[in-house]
Order: sequence, then C-alpha cells, then structure tokens
Amino acid sequence: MTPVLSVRDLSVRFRMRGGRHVAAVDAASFDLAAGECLALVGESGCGKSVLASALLGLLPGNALTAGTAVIDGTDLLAADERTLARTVRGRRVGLVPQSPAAHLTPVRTVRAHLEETLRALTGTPRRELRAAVAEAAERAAFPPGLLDHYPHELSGGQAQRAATALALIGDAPLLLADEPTTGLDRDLVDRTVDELRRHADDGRALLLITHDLAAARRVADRVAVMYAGRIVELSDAGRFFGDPGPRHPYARGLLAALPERDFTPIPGMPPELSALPDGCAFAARCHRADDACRAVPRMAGGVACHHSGEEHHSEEPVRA
Ligand SMILES: Nc1ncnc2c1ncn2[C@@H]1O[C@H](COP(=O)(O)OP(=O)(O)OP(=O)(O)O)[C@@H](O)[C@H]1O
Repeated sequence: MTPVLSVRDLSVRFRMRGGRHVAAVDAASFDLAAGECLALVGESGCGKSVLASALLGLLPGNALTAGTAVIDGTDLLAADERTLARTVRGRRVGLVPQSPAAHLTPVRTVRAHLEETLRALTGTPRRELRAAVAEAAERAAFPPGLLDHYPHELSGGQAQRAATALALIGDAPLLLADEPTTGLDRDLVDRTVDELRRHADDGRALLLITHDLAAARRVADRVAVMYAGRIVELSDAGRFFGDPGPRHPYARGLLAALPERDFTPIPGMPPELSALPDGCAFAARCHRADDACRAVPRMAGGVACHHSGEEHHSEEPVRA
C-alpha cells in the first residue's frame, strides 16, 4: 500500500554567519501509512521541529534542504509556495504548532479563527457555523465558554487546545502535532492524544512530536528516536516500550531516565549541531563507545549503532 508520507534522506542545514552550518536534520528516512501514528522523540534541540517545518515548507530563508518528502505525489521539499499554500497546508498536511500563541492572530477571537478555518477548508455555510464551531472546539476539549476570548486571554494549555481544534478541522491525510500536550494536565494530555489518535484511526496518518514518552506509549504504533539531527532508531512501539526494549544506547537512556523506571539521566549534553564530532554523535555520552564508533553508523535493521546487534549489557536493564 502506498504510504501517506514517504520521507527519504531528508536533510536540513542552516547557513550561519562566518560560513558555519547547523546540521539540524541529517538524512532522515521513514514512511507513514494511513491509520498509523509515528511518535518522533528526542531531547530538546535535536531537530524534531525543523523536520516538521520542512514538511510544511515553513523553513526560514537560511535553510538548505536535500532529499524528498512525498505526499500524494507531491514532493513537499520541491513544491513552490503557491502549491504549499493552496493545496498542502491545512488540506493535505495539518499542523498543531509547538507555540500556539504565536500562530493565533492576536486581534481575533478563537471563534473567529475557527469560523474562518471552517469556511476555508470545509465550506461550511454561514447558518451552520455556530454549531460547527462548537463541534470543532469539543473535539479538542476547548471550553465553549472561552470561544469569544482573544489569544492573550487564554492560558498556555487553552491556546494549545484552540490550535489543536484548528488543526483537526481540515481532516488532512497527514497531521503533524508538534508537542501538542505542552502545558496540559495529565487527563487533558490523555484526552488530546486520544483525539489525535482517532484522527489516525479514521484512516489518516499522525506524526506526533513529543517529549512525553507516556503520551507516545499511549497512542503510537512506531517510535522514531532522534539524536543530534539523525533518526537513530525506528521501531515498533510495543517492542520499544516493552520487552526487549529499544536497541540504541541513546534510546535506552531516554527510557531509563523516566521517573517510573531508573530515574537516571543520560550523562552530559547533546553536541552542538554546528560542530558535530566525527563518527557517532552519541559516543561521548555512551558507556559502550569504542573505536568502531569513530565512523558514523549506518541505519541497519532500524538502528544506527555499531553495537545494536550485540546482547544488551546486564548493567542497563530496561523494564517494561
Ligand atoms: N533558523 C535557524 N537558524 C539556525 N539554527 C536553527 C534555526 N532554527 C532551528 N535551528 C537549530 O536547529 C536545531 C534543531 O531545532 P528544533 O527546533 O528542530 O529542535 P527540537 O528537537 O524541536 O527541540 P525542542 O524539543 O526544544 O522543540 C537547534 O539546534 C536549533 O538551534
């Protein structure tokens, strides 16, 4: 079956002053099928949002891209602005943005935002708008009593839900949700990701970018782990969160850092993306690093690690 989205060797570099480059995304490849939710996880600054922006043609002018990202026969990286604006954003690719307050127009109420999007994407007639707005708000658990509020009158979590309601309206075949649960209490996190999951269950695809591994575990079919701009592991969610657990030492470290597991942080910090080391970018933080890690590991069997074929070390248990 043709995937909804097919990404091959997607790279994004930013040109900086003094001839420097920031390698924000390096050769990312994955497919996303109809009905599937892929969670993209990894520490802050590893390139998750840049990847999402690339898929929507929303990168700034200093970005250089390579590779392909095909949806419905259109390569999103090669498409011109007119195509992206008219046929991609909102229609083929919906976005729950990471900073909803920045995406909402300050002088318009939530109701005005929802009405405009409903008219543009679904052609809802004027007399049906009131009911359609209420329904759209309900899908994202946005409180009906706040529909006539302006963005600055909303809390972070309320703005997040307004942005989610807007993103769901077009029923786009692909939904990108970039940290859709920031600022929400646990029960609202569950409700929001369940609604996003329903979007996938209705035959569409969901790319869920999140720090929240519990949310990913709840709704994802597969998990992609990103580190320093590269996808280092792509695996089935059941395997990732259960037994035998992930194979890449970074992915194992992410899970071991959870309070309900070992509560042991990964030592050190991710490298600067403008000064990546030769070889594996995780080697400086990895207790398994050896001479083989001086070469950049290729993705093999869904894992980019020289040691991924070896047995797990007994001192790093992963509990379900
Ligand atoms: N316009 C830009 N120019 C230069 N570097 C940029 C630009 N935009 C992003 N970056 C860099 O790209 C890297 C990846 O950023 P990105 O926002 O994708 O991280 P992220 O994984 O989404 O992090 P977070 O979870 O904190 O949102 C960062 O090092 C960031 O500083």
